Amino acid sequence: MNLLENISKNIYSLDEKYINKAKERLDKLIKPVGSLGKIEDICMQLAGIYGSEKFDTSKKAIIAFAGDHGVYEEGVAPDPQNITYLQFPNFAKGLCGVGTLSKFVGADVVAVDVGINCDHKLDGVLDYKIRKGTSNMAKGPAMSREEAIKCLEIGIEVAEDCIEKGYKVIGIGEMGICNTTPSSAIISVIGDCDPLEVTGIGAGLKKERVAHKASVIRKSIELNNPNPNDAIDILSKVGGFEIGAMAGVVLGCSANRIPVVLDGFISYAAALLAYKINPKCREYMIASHLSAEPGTQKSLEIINLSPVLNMDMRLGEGSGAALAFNIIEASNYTYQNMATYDEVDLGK
Ligand SMILES: Cc1cc2ncn([C@H]3O[C@H](COP(=O)(O)O)[C@@H](O)[C@H]3O)c2cc1C
Ligand SMILES: O=C(O)c1cccnc1
Repeated sequence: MNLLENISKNIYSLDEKYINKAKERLDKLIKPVGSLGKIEDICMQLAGIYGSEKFDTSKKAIIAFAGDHGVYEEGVAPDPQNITYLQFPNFAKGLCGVGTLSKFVGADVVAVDVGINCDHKLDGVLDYKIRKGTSNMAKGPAMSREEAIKCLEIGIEVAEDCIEKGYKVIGIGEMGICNTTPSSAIISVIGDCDPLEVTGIGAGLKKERVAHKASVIRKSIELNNPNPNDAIDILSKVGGFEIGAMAGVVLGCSANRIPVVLDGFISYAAALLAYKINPKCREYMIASHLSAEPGTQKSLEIINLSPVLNMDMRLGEGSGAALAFNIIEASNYTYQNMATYDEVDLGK
């Protein structure tokens, strides 16, 4: 059995006993029952994930993957492809969106190259390069089935390395010029809808080019005919290396009972792939924010997730996940430190 099969068959439901214990404590805190809303949901979820009444959420990391995309040559992205390799070193240096937000919330950024189109080693970036970008999915499969399994397994491996180092909360992020195109393709296949419904401007494509982007996705799906019930087939035909690796992190965290914080649109595509491989991994997911990209609602509805924040963000990188780390820690702190009715006299 390979690593992927082994991990995916070792994902179990959350511990009901500790979910109930957390609910009991939350209901005893000096507030109307349920009035802390999603703070309460997060605490119950964490209790069920860790199988414990007390947990430490202070050691956290964003694992971000970068890769390039052959479909870039179809004119579906507004920026030069070399921004992928120029920007990625800024992740760990704390200079870009996810870098600064992670610094601010006290999270580490683990930056991993799974397929950037460059020959040189990037500063502060782990080298797991599969190859220098996927093939153009508008002309054939983006990658082989073996490569799809490989990027999922890289995600699992990096997640398990982080978990071994003591990280208790992990978020996923990415960099890859043009990667909203394969993301929309994955969402369109799994959501069984026309690409136009789930295709947007990405990093700032001119509105009048969105129909062209959707038509490239439609053509790629028709040509490659991915099996909507086989996540590895979808990933190999219309996916991307960084998207597969992010899905691997979702599976790796779930099998190791660690919460995994989704970021924006590209992370939804990764989460959908992981969900297709084993639907139980949804119980380990926390959706950080509602991306402004169309296709967001559709993706989150399929997995049945309700995001913590709505900030009109559409950056990616892991920026929204980093921001939500603060909410997760605030939830845990409140749950552990708020007084109960037994401790404070409210005349009740
Ligand atoms: C400077 C810059 C920094 C970014 N950081 C994240 N993205 C985001 O935009 C890209 C996806 O959008 P599209 O599919 O339209 O290319 C990804 O790299 C994503 O992480 C960026 C994009 C740019 C230009
Ligand atoms: O929602 C996102 O994460 C996103 C949207 C557009 C481009 N890059 C990322």
